[in-house]
This record gives sequence, structure tokens and C-alpha cells, in this order.
Amino acid sequence: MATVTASNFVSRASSVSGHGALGSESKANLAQISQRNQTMTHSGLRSLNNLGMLKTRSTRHAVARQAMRKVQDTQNDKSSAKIVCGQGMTLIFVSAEVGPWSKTGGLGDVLGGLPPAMAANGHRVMTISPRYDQYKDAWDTCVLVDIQVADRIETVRFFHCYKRGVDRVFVDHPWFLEKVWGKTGSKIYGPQAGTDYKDNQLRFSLLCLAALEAPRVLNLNSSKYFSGPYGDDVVFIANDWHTAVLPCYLKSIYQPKGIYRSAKVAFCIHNIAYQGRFAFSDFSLLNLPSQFKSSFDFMDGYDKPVKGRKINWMKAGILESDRVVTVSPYYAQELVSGADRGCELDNFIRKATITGIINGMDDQEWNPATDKYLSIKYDVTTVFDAKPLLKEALQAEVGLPVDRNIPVICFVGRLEEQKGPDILVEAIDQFIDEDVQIIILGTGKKYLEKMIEGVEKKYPDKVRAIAKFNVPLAHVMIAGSDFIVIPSRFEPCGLIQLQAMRNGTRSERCSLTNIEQFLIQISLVASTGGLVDTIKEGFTGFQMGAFNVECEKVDPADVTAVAKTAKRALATYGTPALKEMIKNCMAQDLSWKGPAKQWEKLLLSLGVEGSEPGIDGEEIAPLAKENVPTP
Ligand SMILES: Nc1ncnc2c1ncn2[C@@H]1O[C@H](COP(=O)(O)OP(=O)(O)O[C@H]2O[C@H](CO)[C@@H](O)[C@H](O)[C@H]2O)[C@@H](O)[C@H]1O
Ligand SMILES: OC[C@H]1O[C@H](O[C@H]2[C@H](O)[C@@H](O)[C@@H](O[C@H]3[C@H](O)[C@@H](O)[C@@H](O)O[C@@H]3CO)O[C@@H]2CO)[C@H](O)[C@@H](O)[C@@H]1O
Repeated sequence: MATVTASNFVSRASSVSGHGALGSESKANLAQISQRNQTMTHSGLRSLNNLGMLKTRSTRHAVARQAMRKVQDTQNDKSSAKIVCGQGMTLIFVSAEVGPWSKTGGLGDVLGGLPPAMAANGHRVMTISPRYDQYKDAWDTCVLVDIQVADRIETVRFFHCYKRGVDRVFVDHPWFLEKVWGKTGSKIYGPQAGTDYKDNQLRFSLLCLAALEAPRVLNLNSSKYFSGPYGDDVVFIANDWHTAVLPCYLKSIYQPKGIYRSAKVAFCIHNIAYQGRFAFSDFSLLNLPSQFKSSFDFMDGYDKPVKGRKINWMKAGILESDRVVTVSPYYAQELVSGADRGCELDNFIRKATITGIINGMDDQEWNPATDKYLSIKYDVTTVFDAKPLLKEALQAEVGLPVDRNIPVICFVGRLEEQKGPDILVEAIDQFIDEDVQIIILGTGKKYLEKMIEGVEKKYPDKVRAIAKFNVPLAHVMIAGSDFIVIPSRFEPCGLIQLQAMRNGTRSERCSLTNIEQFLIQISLVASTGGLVDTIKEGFTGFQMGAFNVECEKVDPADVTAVAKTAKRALATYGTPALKEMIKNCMAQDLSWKGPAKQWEKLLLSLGVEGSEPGIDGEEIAPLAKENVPTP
């Protein structure tokens, strides 16, 4: 046990990279962060390092090239010799959602899957997200930091666990825990879908500021490959608008003090539709120097949340980060194609340039051989028996007539206009006469929940609508159905189609003979974003064409496209053509492995000091397979 006193951290920035000198007014407003005197009790955190100790990282890199060489960790714990195997980069992912601890949708999934894939390549990886619940696998580090947000000082506490080679760090504060009290669900952002918490700017500023502290104050010794604080030479990967102010704080608070000098920020857009637009007067809440105002400044024609001039967090994230990334190459093109698909940020994205990297899929979570949500698990040897049973189990579970010969079409997704549940509901009228069952799982806007429930009432023998966030049911649906329909008006990447293609495929590498009964899901997708990149018409699924992005109304042409494609897909049920498509799906690698390599290349190009390519070595890779999260 050690008692450590850390010096107060008071910003006295006099210049900001790319923004010139700060005015005295701005200086006064700068966040003042002080790290509390702490008595460390957690066994894994025997001492709290001060800045001097962060020098250990370059030493680590020097020896890291000689994998598995024993080195003396001179500053941390003089008595113990540590094995250093890692090389590569030091990565800090920051996000409002991290699955499976917190998830309202795909953002949580990506933060669950990409970081372990980067760790598997030998990088040191941390994720930082809010502690929305009492996660049973995350321990109190007993490290507290005082953070100034607006005009108040808030104390955050860090919780931590180490899973699949990743340090999962959770920021504990009543603004998160008191409001949400659950792993998933709409309460992360507001009391209900479509309504935001009034203090979201404060909540997510706090997250960003805490994320900037964690690499410096947490002395993590989770694995034999890396130890001590993460230090200064890090790449932050900020995700969506909630983390868009992070590069601004990096530049205004830390870098002028010589901290994080070579650190860089990559900003990843998962969904341009949510930008964090607030009243212009709220800029003062952010405690940023006035030089940043122009990066936030935004005009639109909407009245929400106020009429006229606004601040726009995502705009600032795009302009202030070192790289802008999004989740598929096709979406990257759409974002710069014009104001409608770029949601009025197209000009700024064009200026910043953007790279699209397709998402992968967590092939541990979606592995039918180990899937904890499936009553019948299967692999290549048992798939032919298991899949029809899973379909029957699904039909029984949702209360539809149990018949393995009826094709089942599923929809799983957030009930937002983006996902087009309203288009699907209208289209169902046009193909319900086919031999088909339809199951819809989704939660979100109340009027859309009512709409899907309405279609079940209309066709009780053929349609089921479940207005819930139900992860086990999503797994059972994707395992037990034949087709997945994704009628999105826009879709940055889309994970459902990957999950669908994965089920019972790829890693099993079955012989591809006798697959008549192999009921993989084939996707019917709108031609947008990652759905274009991942589903090839007639080869791995069915394209429905691009839909009208206007969310206020349903375009009859889109309804017809869904109905026609559904009929086209149903006509292939049990035919060699469908079998061929199934084979093609099975031949793909949809895991995070390929995308992680692309991410590595992009992040290396930022040139953070000490950054090196990772390794594919056996020493590190198994880390990604251990410790499946059990929050
Ligand atoms: N009611 C429910 N019950 C249980 N599980 C449910 C559910 N509704 C959705 N899910 C799950 O949530 C995830 C949703 O994935 P999507 O790709 O549709 O992401 P989403 O649009 O939320 O995220 C955004 O970010 C992701 C990640 O970058 C992009 O793929 C996507 O295009 C973009 O819109 C899937 O894992 C799905 O199974
Ligand atoms: O993982 C699922 C998505 O999660 C995030 O989206 C959330 C968004 O960032 C929040 O701001 C909020 O969006 C609401 C919006 O703020 C509000 O003004 C109104 O338009 O309703 C919106 C929906 O409730 O909640 C979103 C989740 O529902 C993430 O940013 C996305 O990329 C993910 O797709």
C-alpha cells in the first residue's frame, strides 16, 4: 500500500496548437483538474505514478521488439521482473457506449469488438466509457480525479477490468449511474428515445476530461506484456459526438503544458445523424478558449433545441481531430456527396478528408458454437440438425405457428426513421400473402413501436412485433430465421447483416456439401453505406436500391422496393440460387481481423512518438480470446 500525493493540475495554457494565444478570459475558464490525494488499496494498483514515471514507456518500446524478453521494470516495482512482449501503439478508445457493459446499438458493439482486435495485434489498448451500472466484473481502482465542468468541480472515480487484452475503464459519477441504472437501453442519452437529458453536454464533457486523465493517473498492470500508466504517447480514438470535444481539451489544457505533446486524435463517425447541436450560448459551458468557437459555430434551419445559431459538437470533432474516420467506405462517399446525406456537415468533412473502414463483427459473441443465448449450439458437424430446431424454437418463443418449412424474415434494429421500420410496415401489406412469417424486434420512438405492434394485430398468424431491447432474442432470431430485412434510409455500416452472415458460417469452414438444410440468413438491404460494401446483389444477398433520406414521410417507391425484393428473396427459398448465395456468404471473413489491420495502418500514419506496427504473434493473440466479458 502506498500513499501518493499528486501535484495539482492547473491549466495555464498560453497557446493552443493551430489556435494562437489564449486570451486571459479563456485562461480563467480553462478546466482546472486536480488529482486528489489518494490512498491506494487495490492490489493491482500499488502506486500512483507521477509524470516522471511515464518515461518508462519509451524504454518499454525499445525492448518490445525482442518479444518475450525479460526486462527490469525499474520505476514501477523494483523487485519484479516483467515480461515485455508488446510493441505497437498505445490506444485509448473513448465512447458513450461500450458493449456488452453498455449498448443501445452498434456503437456499443464496435467498442466491444474493435479494441480486443487491436490488442490481439500487440497494441496496448484501453477503452473509457461511463459506469452506468454496478458492473460486477469492474473493480474500484480507488483513483479519484477532480474535474472542472462548467463552473463546478466534479469528482470522478475510475473502475477497471481487464478483458480480452483490453483495459476496460469506467468513469464513475452520479451523472451516469443515477440516470441509467442498466446495461443497455435508451436511458443512456435521455429518459426515453427521442428525448435528451438536459445536462448531456456536461455529462459528455466530463467523460472527455476524465478520458484525458485516465492514461496518466491509472497505473495498470493488467498483463505481463504492459505495465504502468499508459503515458503521453497515445492515440485517442474518439467516437461520435459525445467525445468530439476531446481534441479541443487536449489542445487547450494539456498540450500547452507539454503533456500529450505527440498524442493524436482520430475521430470516428458512426452516425452523422446525431451531431450534438445545442444553443450557441452553451459554448461557455465547455470552458474552451474562444479560438475554438468557430469550430463549433453552426447555423441550421431547425428550431431544435433552439432556433437559429448553434454549437455543433460533431463539427468541432471533425475540424479539431487529426483524422476523421467512418465505418464504411461507401458511407465515407455518401457523407461528402451533399448536404442531405452529409447532414449539413459535408463541406467540413470534405475539408478534413475522411477514411471509411468497414466494421467487423465480434465473432466470439456471434459464434453459434458458444453462443450463450442459443438453446442449441452448433458447429459444422451439427449445423444441419440444429438450424431447423432453432427456427422452430424461435417460432414457439414468439408464438407463431411452428413449421420449419415456412420462410421467416426478421428485422432487428433501433426504431428510428433511419432504420425504415415504417417502410417495412407498409411493405408487409404487399407481400403478406406469400408463405412467410415476419418477426420484428426493436425499440425506440413510441410511434414506431405502436406501428410495429399494429402490424402484428393486423396479421396475428404471420407477424410478431416485439418492442423491447432484448439481446437474447436478437441472437435467437438471427440464428433461427432465414432472411434479415434492413430497409434503412441510411446505414453507416450496419452490423445485423454481418451477424446474419456469420451465423453458422465462416470459422466453421464446413465442406459446403449437402447444405440444402443449412439455414443461413440472407440479407435484403437498402443500398446505402456499409450495406453496399458488405452485400453484393445476387451474390451474398439482395439489394433494394437507395431509399429516400427524407425521414418525415414514407416514399411509396421504397415500399414497393421492399415488397418486390421480399418476393424475389422468398422465390429463392430452397433453390440452388439461394444455396449459392449461402456458399458465398460462408466464404467471407467478417471478423474484426481485417478492419483492425486497416485501423492500425491509419493510426500509425498519425506518427505518434514510439508508434510501431503491431505483431500477429502467438504471444499476444491469445489475449483476445480470453476473459469473455460477463458484466
Ligand atoms: N431491440 C434490440 N434488441 C437487441 N439487440 C438489438 C436491438 N436493436 C438493435 N440491436 C443490436 O444493436 C446492434 C445494432 O447494430 P447497427 O449496425 O444497426 O447499429 P446502429 O444503427 O445502432 O449504430 C450505428 O453505428 C454502427 C457501428 O458503427 C453502424 O454499424 C450503424 O450503421 C450505425 O447506424 C446490433 O448488434 C443489434 O443486434
Ligand atoms: O449505438 C446506437 C447509437 O447510439 C448513439 O446514438 C444516440 C445519439 O448519439 C444520442 O444523441 C441520442 O439521439 C437522440 C437525439 O439526441 C435526439 O435529439 C433525438 O433526435 O432522438 C435521438 C434518438 O433518441 O440517442 C442515440 C441512440 O438512440 C450513437 O451516436 C449512434 O452512432 C449509434 O447508432
